[in-house]
Amino acid sequence: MTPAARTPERIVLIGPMAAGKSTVGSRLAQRLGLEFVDTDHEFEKKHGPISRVFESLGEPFFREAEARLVASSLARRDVVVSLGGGAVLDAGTAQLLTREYVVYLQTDVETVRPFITRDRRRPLLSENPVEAWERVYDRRRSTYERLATRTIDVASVEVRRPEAIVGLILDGLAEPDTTDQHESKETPR
Ligand SMILES: Nc1ncnc2c1ncn2[C@@H]1O[C@H](COP(=O)(O)OP(=O)(O)O)[C@@H](O)[C@H]1O
Ligand SMILES: O=C(O)C1=C[C@@H](OP(=O)(O)O)[C@@H](O)[C@H](O)C1
Ligand SMILES: [Mg+2]
Repeated sequence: MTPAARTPERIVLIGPMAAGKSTVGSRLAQRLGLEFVDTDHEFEKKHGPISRVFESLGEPFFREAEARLVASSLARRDVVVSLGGGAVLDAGTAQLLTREYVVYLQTDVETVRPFITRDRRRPLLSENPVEAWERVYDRRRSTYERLATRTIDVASVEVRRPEAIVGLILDGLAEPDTTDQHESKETPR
């Protein structure tokens, strides 16, 4: 399938841990016939499991590599890019995202609870995962809101299935950009 007429060059998914960025991004790319890049997967291909790298080299190493992977992903075209939840904290990444079509998957703790308890893959949730998730999300929420072109409430019962979320993203692409918070952003071609 060729990309839809109104598909932006890139669609970038942001949001807190376990919101569904990787799952939804992959399916969205399939539906649109675009490539899919998940910056965490790219990191793990090069460096191994994120949790192990946090232990051995520390979070700063991960963040620097992550920022470089985001920049190289955003240099590509016809791609859906799912970021890790903390990628938006990097100033350079945030700056790059002001020019992108950014979909924020907004959620709440009850929706993600089943996916974050006993989570061995996310080092920031290794202790008291539910409290840690809430604390981290509280700190980042305003950044997600500021960078979002579109916001999708994935906690709403009507849209919990990944396919339904993909459908809402596709609906958003078809709509005029009157709800955009960033007039300077690229409009879908
Ligand atoms: N809409 C959804 N409905 C059901 N399960 C979901 C949904 N979105 C994500 N999941 C599940 O939640 C977990 C985290 O999803 P993931 O895509 O890795 O989130 P993120 O990339 O935002 O951290 C996975 O086990 C995934 O299968
Ligand atoms: O929010 C964060 O700081 C992180 C989120 C993770 O990605 P997901 O949001 O895909 O879980 C991963 O990048 C790493 O564990 C750190
Ligand atoms: Mg992910």
